[in-house]
Amino acid sequence: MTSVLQAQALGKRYGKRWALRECTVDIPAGHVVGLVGPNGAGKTTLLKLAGGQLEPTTGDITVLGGRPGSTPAQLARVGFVAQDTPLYAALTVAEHLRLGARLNPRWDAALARERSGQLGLDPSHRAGKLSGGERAQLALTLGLAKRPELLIMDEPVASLDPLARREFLHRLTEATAEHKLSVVLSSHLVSDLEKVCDYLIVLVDSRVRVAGEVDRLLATHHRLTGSLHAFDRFPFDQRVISVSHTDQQSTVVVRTGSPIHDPAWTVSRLSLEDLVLAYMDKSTENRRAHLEVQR
Ligand SMILES: Nc1ncnc2c1ncn2[C@@H]1O[C@H](COP(=O)(O)OP(=O)(O)OP(=O)(O)O)[C@@H](O)[C@H]1O
Repeated sequence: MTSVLQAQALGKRYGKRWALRECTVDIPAGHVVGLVGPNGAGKTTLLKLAGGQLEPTTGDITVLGGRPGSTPAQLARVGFVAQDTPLYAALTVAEHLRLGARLNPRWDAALARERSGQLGLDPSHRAGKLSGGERAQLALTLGLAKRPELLIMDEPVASLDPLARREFLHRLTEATAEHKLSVVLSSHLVSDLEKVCDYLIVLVDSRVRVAGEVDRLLATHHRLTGSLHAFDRFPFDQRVISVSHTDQQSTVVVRTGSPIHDPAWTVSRLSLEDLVLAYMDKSTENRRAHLEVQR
């Protein structure tokens, strides 16, 4: 299976502070990848390293088998839609499409015209006068018409209302199926990612906490609910991701490939949002350590 993005012990440091650390991932081609994590986790840094806008401090990264941004041919294979959909406010929709055609050797003018027509974007409208949703759609159109093999988008739906988000994600799903391209997009809106992504990367504190196909991740993570008493006899062979307690009961999220048959615990499935939150829950670190000590 070919990889769209391979990182090996990848790191980026600004002064003394690591924005991304020891990042090792291997993303197979043909996926829509959701990159999630709290503010400042390193998502934009990873995407910029993949887009060739940043150089790594440590480690290696290859995108579609080449060094990001190293040659014009490599640049042409990767589309990058940066945060806040940067467009030229003074340029019209038509001028953006003409600029795209001039800058991109694989430019698909028919696709650009057709998509902007379907979206009802007036060619004479200046980008600065478009709504947030229209700007995001224009940026997506420019990204798709470049005909990349990989499209990278940094929080493309952040400024959109729920309806515009749904429309944007719908169009993105259509386009990825039609053009068979791989996509990596970051977002804080996990419920949105759940609709379009089939691969997930969770970054926390500049490190990858988990990465993999969504179906597989959901099949191997479980929520166990039991009494506080049951928690004292927790099955220690489980890989614990998060722990929380109320006065009455304990809830533990575990990762395991084996079935759990312990009458002391009720086992339930997780949503993608539950899974992401379990990995982001820093308060669990101490409790996990507590379990390790008891082991
Ligand atoms: N140019 C820079 N100079 C110094 N520090 C930086 C720079 N860019 C990013 N950082 C720091 O690196 C860390 C990771 O930033 P990054 O923008 O990658 O996070 P993020 O996960 O995309 O955050 P958000 O969800 O808020 O957009 C943060 O602590 C940030 O302050």
